[in-house]
Amino acid sequence: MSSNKTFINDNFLLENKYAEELYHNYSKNQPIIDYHNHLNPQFIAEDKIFDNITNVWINGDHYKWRAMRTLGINEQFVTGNGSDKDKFLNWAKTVPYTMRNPLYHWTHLELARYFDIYDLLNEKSAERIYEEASAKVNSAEYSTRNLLKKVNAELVCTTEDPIDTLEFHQKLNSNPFETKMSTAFRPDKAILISNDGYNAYLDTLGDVSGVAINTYADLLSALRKRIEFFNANGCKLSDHGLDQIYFENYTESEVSAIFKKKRENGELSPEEALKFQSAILVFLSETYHEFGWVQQFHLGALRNNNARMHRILGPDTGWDSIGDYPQAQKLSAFLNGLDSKDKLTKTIIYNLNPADNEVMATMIGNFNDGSVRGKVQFGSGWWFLDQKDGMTKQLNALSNMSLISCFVGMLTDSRSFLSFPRHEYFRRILCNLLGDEIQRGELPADMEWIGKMVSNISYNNAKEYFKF
Ligand SMILES: O=C(O)[C@@H](O)[C@H](O)[C@H](O)C(=O)CO
Repeated sequence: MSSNKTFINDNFLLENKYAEELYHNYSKNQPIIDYHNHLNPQFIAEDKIFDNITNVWINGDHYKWRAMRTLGINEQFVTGNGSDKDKFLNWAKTVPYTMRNPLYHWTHLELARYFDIYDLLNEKSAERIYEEASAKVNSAEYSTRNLLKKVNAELVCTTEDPIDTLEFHQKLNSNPFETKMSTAFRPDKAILISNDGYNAYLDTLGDVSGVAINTYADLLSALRKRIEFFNANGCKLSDHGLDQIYFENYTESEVSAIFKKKRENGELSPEEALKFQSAILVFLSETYHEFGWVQQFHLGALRNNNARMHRILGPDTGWDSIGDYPQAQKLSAFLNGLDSKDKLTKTIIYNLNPADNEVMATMIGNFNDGSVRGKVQFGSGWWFLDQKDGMTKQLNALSNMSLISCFVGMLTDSRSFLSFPRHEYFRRILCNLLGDEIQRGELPADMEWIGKMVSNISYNNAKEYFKF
């Protein structure tokens, strides 16, 4: 394939010599710590070799699916029974129409970095690129582990439910390779008591934990046992995807009665559910503190908006959007409650609504008490915000209202093993932001100091913060 680096070239997104120096000399070669993603640990443990480019690049990627649907591509060629090649050809047809969506940059960065393909992907180049990329993908050189080694991934942290057996994390630990794999404890299903299937989930949680879950105390005991199990398997992180933080007044007896009612298949009022969710969130956070874990909160998504498609395809298939929930007051009360008991562990808060950027950038300062450098973090642009504009706004809010120098940087949050150029994308945006201000005299041309800051945000801060 011709390597006409006209679009994705060495200085892509770098607009001046300072930006170029910061990226090439201080960021590019830093290893990747992808501390939050939804990668399949089985593929890593078993070093899966994918059949073709569609399997590894389109399947599971609801970012691509939304774009294809918007263009009018029939669901048959998105998640349906269309052939892998037809799905790819339809994705290739879509790509030119994704200009100014991050997919356009990511697509060409990924083709360049993994396959040395620098041609634009479109209907004309589709067939050729499908064949070339698929031939490479379906080879040992492109096995799952080699895909991670190719991008210098030092660690990937997947996301697992408390009932997960962690068999593949254990399997990998008995057969390790250059990239470490850890897990994040994601107890949303135990928190969201109003969700369909809650009691059935508790039955499974009880089976896995060996605790018959009849009372609220049983639930806490079961969750603690799973936290102990995850911790024993190297877990250092938890994660929560919530519309907002819950912090209602409650008593233990109220919560126990609410839980009993639910366990007896009673209908809970919204107020009862909120009391329960408030209580269990406090229990979980206090337990994370006891184990020295980092806790992450992904706040503000409005999920499963299309009921018809949710019934057909289930969650995380491209039918979510940004919510407009109030965040500041409950988040402040929640963090203050933990801090007041000296039980606030290292915390990363991600907002999905960019209107909350400054709320988060200032909130973290309320609880950065000097005990740990960057103890409470405002997380990188997430989901709909992990594009150039969203990342830049997050970096600006964090710079303007806190210390970008203490930021733990980017994560992919992805389900695809070809998404790691998102780290490069972030690093280029960061270096250009700083390089631009050096160029305009807003920052001194102290390349050693600013370069060190860039190296820290790209890698060192995460290395120190998570201690994987
Ligand atoms: O953690 C979440 O809930 C979201 O990141 C969710 O997994 C979403 O589907 C996603 O992958 C966004 O990048």
